[in-house]
Amino acid sequence: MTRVALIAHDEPKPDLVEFARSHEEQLSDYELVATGTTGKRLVAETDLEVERTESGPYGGDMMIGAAVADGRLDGIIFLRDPLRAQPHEPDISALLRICDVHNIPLATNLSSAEFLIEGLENAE
Ligand SMILES: O=C(CO)COP(=O)(O)O
Repeated sequence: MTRVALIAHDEPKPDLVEFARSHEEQLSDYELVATGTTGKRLVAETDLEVERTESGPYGGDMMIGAAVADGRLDGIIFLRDPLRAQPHEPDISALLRICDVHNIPLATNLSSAEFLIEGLENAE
């Protein structure tokens, strides 16, 4: 089963919810995991089933990173806020790095998220 992580910082959270809604049928075929607050919003605002980690600043990014290292994720959509510093920047960098180490597709904006989701569909 394809496993996808969905993460967004506060500012782009509405964009991620909107993205999830517009791809709801495809995403409902996948096992989804999200960081705490992102997952809460997705569960409240879509019909998707989403497993939740801790919130990002409380270790959620590291939990997603551990899943990457364990080979448990096929792709990550992570809408970062490029205009605001985050208190847990080291955790975010670690997540991006571990995706590169394990060659896991990672989309950090909506345009690349569209490519990623299309790629996952074609890979099935
Ligand atoms: O901070 C995050 C990613 O770095 C996201 O965490 P939340 O989904 O808990 O807001």
